[in-house]
Amino acid sequence: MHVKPQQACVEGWRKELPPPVNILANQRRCNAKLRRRHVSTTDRGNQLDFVGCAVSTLANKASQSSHYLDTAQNFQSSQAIEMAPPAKTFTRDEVREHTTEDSLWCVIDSIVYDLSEFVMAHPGGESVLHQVAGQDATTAFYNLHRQEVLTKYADLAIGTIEGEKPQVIVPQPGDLSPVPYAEPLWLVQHFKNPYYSDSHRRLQKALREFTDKHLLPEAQECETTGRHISQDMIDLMSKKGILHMRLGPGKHLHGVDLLDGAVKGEEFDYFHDLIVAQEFSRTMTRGFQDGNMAGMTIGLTAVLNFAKDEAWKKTIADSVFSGKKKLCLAITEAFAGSDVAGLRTTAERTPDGKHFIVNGTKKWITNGTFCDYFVTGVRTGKGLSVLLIERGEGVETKPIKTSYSPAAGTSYVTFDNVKVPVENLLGEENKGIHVILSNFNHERWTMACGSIRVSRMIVEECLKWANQRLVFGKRLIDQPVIRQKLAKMISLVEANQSWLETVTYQMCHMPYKLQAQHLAGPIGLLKMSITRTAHELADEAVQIWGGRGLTQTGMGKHIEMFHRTYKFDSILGGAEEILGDLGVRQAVKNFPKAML
Ligand code: HEM
Repeated sequence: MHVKPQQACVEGWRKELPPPVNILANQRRCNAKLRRRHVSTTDRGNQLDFVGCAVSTLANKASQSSHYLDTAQNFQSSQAIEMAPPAKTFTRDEVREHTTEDSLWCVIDSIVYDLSEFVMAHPGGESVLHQVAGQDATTAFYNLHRQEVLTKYADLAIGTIEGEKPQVIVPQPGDLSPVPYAEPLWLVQHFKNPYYSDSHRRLQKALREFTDKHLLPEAQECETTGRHISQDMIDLMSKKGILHMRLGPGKHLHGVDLLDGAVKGEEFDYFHDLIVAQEFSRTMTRGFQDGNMAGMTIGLTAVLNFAKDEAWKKTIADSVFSGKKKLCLAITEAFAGSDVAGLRTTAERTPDGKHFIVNGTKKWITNGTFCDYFVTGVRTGKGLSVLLIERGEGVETKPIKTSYSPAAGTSYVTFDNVKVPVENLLGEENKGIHVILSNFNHERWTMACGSIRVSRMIVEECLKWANQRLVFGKRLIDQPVIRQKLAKMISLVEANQSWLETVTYQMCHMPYKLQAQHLAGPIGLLKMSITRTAHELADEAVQIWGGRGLTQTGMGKHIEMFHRTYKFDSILGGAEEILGDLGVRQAVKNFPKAML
């Protein structure tokens, strides 16, 4: 039977790809021999690791891909290796002749694969491949693998079936997904939307391309290995104005070249900001996502808005926007999380009044392990203050192991008699709570943008899987119980995106002072609603995917990642309960005095 695989989509693939690279095929043969020898002396678990590394190594040798493909067993990027269309053609009768151990072929989506040398290294075992020898294995393949497996093992393809055209396309960088509900409605053909202009659409397109081409391969590799984001990537984002954009609208964007002119800094508003947050979340790498300058996003605004000396402010901002220095926000402590007022880190003035001496600890500081500057909440004489502390004598950071990737750089920070110039005070002494609170709305709103986009990716994954997975003789989606789950998931995501856009529209049009008064509550409730949605989705998605939803490699890897990490957003930036309470308390504040 010939099916249209759903993990990949639509038509017309592989048009602009380079010719086959012979060196790759030769390397494959050598490595396959090596693999045979190795595999026979190892257990299945080691074999899985070995296969990934061997293929990665030969991919590197053939210069098909960069350093992105080095160690990760299951790291695959549909953009990392481009495939060449096999030029040779075969008849199905010819394929049927290759059913022996020495010559084992099969057909997947009209492409002929020679699996003779791969069979012993196949992570799913040898016997399953012998069962499909000489046959069309399209249905069997897509029942068990992601499309990107074929991209990774493209060198096994030796030709196509005469007179047939592959149905599957590998999504190209920048493509919108054709899967229903996989994109927010404003990006779906025939749907109108009042909020987005041409400038938003230009930004979305440019960012999608940037993310797919540049960010995704690095994100996937870092997420798996725990490596921090590379300086090359930071430099590239700086050059493209992406670091500037991460802070949201403002003067810091004026005159900056944003993604080669896709949008003018002066016209950048909160819908542009929403697009940046949502497009970046599509890498489905929760730890890396935070490791990608999240500390700067939530911390640098305090410098821009509260530094007193313009020249000093410019020096700090320039060094961070250029990617030369990394900055993070250091507020939470073992003693105080959402309860900011409970901070215990102290800053005491020296007798000459020129410095503060800082002592204390900070916990869960995102990006802290690799940061140069710490925007730090401290206790001063009569209240809280905020200081920019530079890494130096007395400052130490230790990584904290969390349930997401060490790529986030989550750290425990100790300040031991650290001498900080008084010029590094941000805002007024003892009135630091205003500095800390000033960015909370934006921080929470950004998290809401990202979290809802990741939830949408989960809806897409579940729809595709339910459509292609065959159990009990039919597709999963043919089971009413699965359709009920999908209905709930889609509704929750769409409702939250609509609410997000309504709030974003207010942010674009409401003066900042009024925002503090009228939007803190709704943003708190919105974030709570979105993280509750993530909770429902994680639960339902694992039920739909079964064991694969709990497996870090293979088909269900995104579901597993989501289920393991969705809780971060319900804690960071204010716990769900605190934010819900804030929303209701703000409503009570605005309640009419007269009883109704
Ligand atoms: C070009 C052909 C094939 C390649 C390159 C290939 C590659 C892989 C890889 C890399 C995995 C590890 C899991 C993942 O990353 O998804 C895997 C697993 C597996 N493969 Fe294949 N495979 C091929 C064809 C087939 C066919 C035709 C069948 C079945 C008839 C099959 C059955 C399996 C099974 C049962 C697993 C284990 C799946 C699981 O643990 O959920 N494979 N294969």
